[in-house]
Amino acid sequence: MLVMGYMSGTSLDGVDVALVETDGERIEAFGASAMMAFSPGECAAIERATADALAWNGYGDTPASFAAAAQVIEGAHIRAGRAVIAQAGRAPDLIGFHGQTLLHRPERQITVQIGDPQVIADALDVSVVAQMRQDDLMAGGQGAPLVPAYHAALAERLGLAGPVAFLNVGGVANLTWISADGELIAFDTGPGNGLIDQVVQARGAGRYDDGGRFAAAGTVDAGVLADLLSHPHFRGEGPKSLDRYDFPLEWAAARSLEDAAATLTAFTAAAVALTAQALPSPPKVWIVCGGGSHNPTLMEALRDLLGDCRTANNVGLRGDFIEAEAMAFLAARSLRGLPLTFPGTTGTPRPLTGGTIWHPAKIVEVV
Ligand SMILES: Nc1ncnc2c1ncn2[C@@H]1O[C@H](COP(=O)(O)OP(=O)(O)OP(=O)(O)O)[C@@H](O)[C@H]1O
Ligand SMILES: CC(=O)N[C@H]1[C@@H]2OC[C@@H](O2)[C@@H](O)[C@@H]1O[C@H](C)C(=O)O
Repeated sequence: MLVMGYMSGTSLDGVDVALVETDGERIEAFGASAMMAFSPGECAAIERATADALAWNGYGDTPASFAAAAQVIEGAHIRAGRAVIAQAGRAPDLIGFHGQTLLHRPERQITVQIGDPQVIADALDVSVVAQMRQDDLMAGGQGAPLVPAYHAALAERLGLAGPVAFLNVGGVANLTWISADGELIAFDTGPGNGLIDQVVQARGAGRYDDGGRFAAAGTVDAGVLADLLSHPHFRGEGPKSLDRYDFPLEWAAARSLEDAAATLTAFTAAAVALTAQALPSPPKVWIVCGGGSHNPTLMEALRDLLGDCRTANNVGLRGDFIEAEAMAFLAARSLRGLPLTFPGTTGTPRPLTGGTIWHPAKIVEVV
């Protein structure tokens, strides 16, 4: 069936939407895709809700700003969906909707994604599968990452012999390791672009380090890097899922933008290498996707530490749409009751299906 998947990530750049022809086990074909950027006003509404969510932290009444941000999210998704439906010339059979994460506190079984699936189902007249992290969280999993099941399907489609790793560098970075016989291990490695974006934005130097130019012109501060790598995330029982705000940035104020960007870029790569040591065997090849794959300085740092790293685009995938495609694939799996998460991916005690379905309201005409 034709499934439309949506993702709006932590970097708040906009909504990604992609069509996939899939039965939830195999990827039969890729369909149209689009990216709907948030306007500055929309972005500000989501940023306000994100800041309020951090202060709220899941205790007490939800902040008033959530409702306005949810409307922004719904509107942007509906616009993006209509654009792709127009491109494809037909509506999808199903939608997988992630929503905008405002807070993720798996240790307290709290994960908050805003955007009402019913509003999207009604506007596009298609059933929507959403809230795909909840069942995993309630069963004791981390509720993230969700994408590994899709990475495994991509590896199969590409005919890659394992072990192979997918590294998604979004706001946070997460990896999926796939063994030769299909075993899955996944975790958030540490920061992706989120910290770099924060520093660049704080200096009024744009939204991100375009082409990795600032980092390329800076010097890595080895002391700061060592401090960052001593964070509890890198110790103890192995990596967990992360929030982009989990690492300190106060030190950056006393550094040049270039040096701060160089240090944070090195941190992103070093965090991958460090956490990858916990894998049963090193991947033969790394497929790098997400916005970070457009940063050559980061790609070079990754190659230095990991070896064979290829961008998803270089192996014929749509690197910027993998998460959106994954939401489509997972929605199809949810519909069939197939597992979305596994002990090796989120720490759930057993393979677990998840997601809730919202059907479009039918308007009954009274004659
Ligand atoms: N040309 C580029 N040069 C450098 N960095 C880039 C470039 N294009 C995108 N990025 C980085 O990628 C980020 C967006 O990545 P992506 O869309 O994968 O994140 P996301 O999906 O919002 O995050 P997450 O996966 O954590 O939810 C930008 O904020 C920026 O840091
Ligand atoms: C709670 C949440 O929204 N987590 C995101 C975030 O962005 C990257 C990383 O942190 C990943 O764990 C996850 O998203 C992808 C889609 C996932 O669950 O696989």
